[in-house]
Amino acid sequence: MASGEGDTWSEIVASGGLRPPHIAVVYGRRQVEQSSGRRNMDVTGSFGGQQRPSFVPRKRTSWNRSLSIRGRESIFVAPGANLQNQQKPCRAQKRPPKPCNQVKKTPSGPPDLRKEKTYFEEVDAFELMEESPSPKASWTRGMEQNPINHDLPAILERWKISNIARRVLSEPMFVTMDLETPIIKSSTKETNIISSFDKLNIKEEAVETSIPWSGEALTAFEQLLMVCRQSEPVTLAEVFSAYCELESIKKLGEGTYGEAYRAGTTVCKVVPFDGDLIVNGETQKRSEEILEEVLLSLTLNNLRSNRGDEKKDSCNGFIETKDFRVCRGPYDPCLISAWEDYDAKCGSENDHPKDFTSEQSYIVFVLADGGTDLESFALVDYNEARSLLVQVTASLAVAESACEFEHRDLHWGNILLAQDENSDTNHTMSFALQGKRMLARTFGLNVSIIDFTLSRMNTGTVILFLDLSADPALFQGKRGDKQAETYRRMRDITQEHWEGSFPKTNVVWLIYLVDMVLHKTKSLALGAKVDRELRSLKKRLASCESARDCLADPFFSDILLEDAQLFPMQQLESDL
Ligand SMILES: Nc1ncnc2c1ncn2[C@@H]1O[C@H](COP(=O)(O)OP(=O)(O)OP(=O)(O)O)[C@@H](O)[C@H]1O
Repeated sequence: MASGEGDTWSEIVASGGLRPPHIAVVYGRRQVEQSSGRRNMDVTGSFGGQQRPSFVPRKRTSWNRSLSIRGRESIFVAPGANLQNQQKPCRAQKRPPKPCNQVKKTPSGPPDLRKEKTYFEEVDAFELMEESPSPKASWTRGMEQNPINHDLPAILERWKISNIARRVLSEPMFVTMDLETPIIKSSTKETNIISSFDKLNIKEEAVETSIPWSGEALTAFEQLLMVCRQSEPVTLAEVFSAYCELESIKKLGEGTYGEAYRAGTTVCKVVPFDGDLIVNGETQKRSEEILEEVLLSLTLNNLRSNRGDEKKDSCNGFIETKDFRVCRGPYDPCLISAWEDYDAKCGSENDHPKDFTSEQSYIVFVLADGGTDLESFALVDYNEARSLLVQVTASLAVAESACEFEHRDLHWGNILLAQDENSDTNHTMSFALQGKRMLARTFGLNVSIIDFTLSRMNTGTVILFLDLSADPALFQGKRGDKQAETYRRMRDITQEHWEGSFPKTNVVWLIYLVDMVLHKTKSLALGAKVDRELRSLKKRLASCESARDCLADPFFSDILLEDAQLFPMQQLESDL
């Protein structure tokens, strides 16, 4: 740990980062699957010449490959709950009273059935699609030019209805439906589910009849197909051939779960799921987990905007997910060849993909190409360092404001950088924060945040989060290691109530990022003044409560401008 860092942390604690537990929403906790036990923790990796821990499976040495926590959780959001200030449910909370098996009508008249209607229409449409699947030939090259518009509210509603229906169906004896009060599902297990029901707008008939209603609980796999507008899985070759000649595919990088390939101008991340084969020392993700990652990506996609958009909160700092496809079959020979080329050049830490059978399912995330990760990227001057810091801070601030987003794993492998090739542009990043349009100077550097595996967000319908306490090794990294210390700081801030909203977790990753910038610019010999500026920024950030607070720091004042100040853009160009 750098000298003075302990003091900084004391300041964070003193500034109120540690908040007492308190109940704000009703919630459902799903029991987290215990770690498979297959992971053999190696705590002897090295970092910047120092020893640093790694919590990754046996053969892993990179922090980029860190986590294998299983069992993403979710909380259904109660209508009217104030989630902005939501904190922790009290663990010692008493189990709710046993519900009576009755359904009441709301006194305020019949429920609004519009969402329900949309839901059933979509299911009908899906069934129709199954009966007459679209011809495969209709899916052709050129997809990259036309990112798909997904109907996020409908997808979330469908997911919520199916999820609740599945839970209800699994233990119907313990369920009460009451349109005035939350559904209370109580069982002898620790998986008490308490969810609000009035947002579901159950059909009038259902109000009068007893539950469970049957047949409407779509599986996560079926929902994935629906999100992808597919009636059945396709082959990997069919997906890739929409973006490039198969022979031109190049592998770009790898994670514990995914292999990233360049396909034309896009990056396709292939993640096997639902299979029994152990991959890279891990059990494969289940379709439920994949679906929730898809929901996270879509919610962040929704923040994207073009100039002229009227969104209250918008930014383009999170990697764009252009599409998702569900695939099935053995790994394609062209992908195997790209995988082997990468292995020969870079040495893969992953298992050779030859063992996947014809029954193996995959999800392909079709992503924009974000460039090179910060770990491997050489910052050339102080302006690039400032550009990196302002873009990450602004993106986190916007997502915090829009959906209580916390990244929770923003190490330097999860920040991608690309040089803006277009010399005609103004080299600015436009964003809107709580209705205020702003521009940040980028100095030609485009930053994209990736990997939302550990992220927490409130979509308005559901809170998505991972219970990081399920992986104690995450917090057992070497003392003084910046990344390991940051996980522990998050644990102190959240007091292990990972479902709660703690925007301060974004602050500690920003402090980590300043440390990384200090580390990376050391060799540039930028001078004592720059070093002092960065160190005092770090100190000031310690007293911030959110990324939004951080963005108000004077460090950013001369690279941040209110949009109105800058029009016409020619003015900005002359300033630059
Ligand atoms: N959009 C992208 N543009 C460029 N490179 C990318 C992109 N997405 C992923 N990569 C590359 O692929 C690697 C693996 O991606 P990612 O970290 O998302 O995989 P993962 O399996 O989810 O990782 P983890 O092991 O952290 O779970 C990244 O480190 C990066 O090098």
